Amino acid sequence: MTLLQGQGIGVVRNGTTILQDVGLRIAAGEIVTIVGPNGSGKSTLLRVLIGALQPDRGTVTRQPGLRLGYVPQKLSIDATLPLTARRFLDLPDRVPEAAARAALDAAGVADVARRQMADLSGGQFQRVLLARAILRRPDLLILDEATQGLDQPGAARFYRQIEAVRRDLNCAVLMVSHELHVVMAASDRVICLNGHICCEGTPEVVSAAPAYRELFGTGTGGALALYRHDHGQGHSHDHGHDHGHHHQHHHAHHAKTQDHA
Ligand SMILES: Nc1ncnc2c1ncn2[C@@H]1O[C@H](COP(=O)(O)OP(=O)(O)OP(=O)(O)O)[C@@H](O)[C@H]1O
Repeated sequence: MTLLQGQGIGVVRNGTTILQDVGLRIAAGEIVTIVGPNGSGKSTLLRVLIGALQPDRGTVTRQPGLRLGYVPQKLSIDATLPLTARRFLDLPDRVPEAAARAALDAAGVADVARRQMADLSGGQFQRVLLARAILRRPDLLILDEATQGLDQPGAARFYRQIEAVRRDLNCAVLMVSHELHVVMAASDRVICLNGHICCEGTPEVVSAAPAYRELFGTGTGGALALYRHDHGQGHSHDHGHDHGHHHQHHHAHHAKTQDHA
């Protein structure tokens, strides 16, 4: 089932082409990551997909009634403003206590409800933003560089939380990142963007693709393997293909895991 589809998306600003003929489809339950160098149009594409920006060309189709949850890149809150994490969840609309507690719990920050937003660590803060997105019970959770400012282990933990949220809510996830090695391993499918789509597929396929290597070099392969190793501990499978959906991009990955089995 397709939740969201973009076709032939083009964006031009001040005579410069920012996005050209970008097409993508997000199916229910999958985790898709958009990677690309700085200025490659990742944020612009997300803004087009959530409907915040009208593209110059192309169309975006959302499933009727689709619920979107959005976690921004960052959000600044005045350090002098007294605002607890719990009260932050009440913005803009008050939410029932049980729902707030469940959302904080699902985001992995059950213990910060009474803490001031300004005092939270970067990782805790992003998880509160995640809790706020979860409150809407999204079909599709969209994250724009949500781990900016976190160190690599912090980012890896955050992405694992995202995988847990995906399992809990049974939602699809679309995220943007340039932390390739960390995020790619958590994804079912990776789209490599540089104004246009350079390549796409499973993390293994993309990290081996010449277009990807040209953009990012070959150094990330080892880090991907490292993360996978670490990530696999305590799990009997790689990264949760247990949500019962399959599509063509999975073939290469399945072939690979079967080789190991
Ligand atoms: N409103 C605008 N007017 C002119 N140029 C713009 C506008 N919005 C974005 N751009 C340019 O478009 C390009 C893509 O920007 P975008 O923020 O989408 O990239 P990104 O891949 O998200 O980058 P980063 O990884 O640095 O966040 C950049 O060169 C940016 O300067």
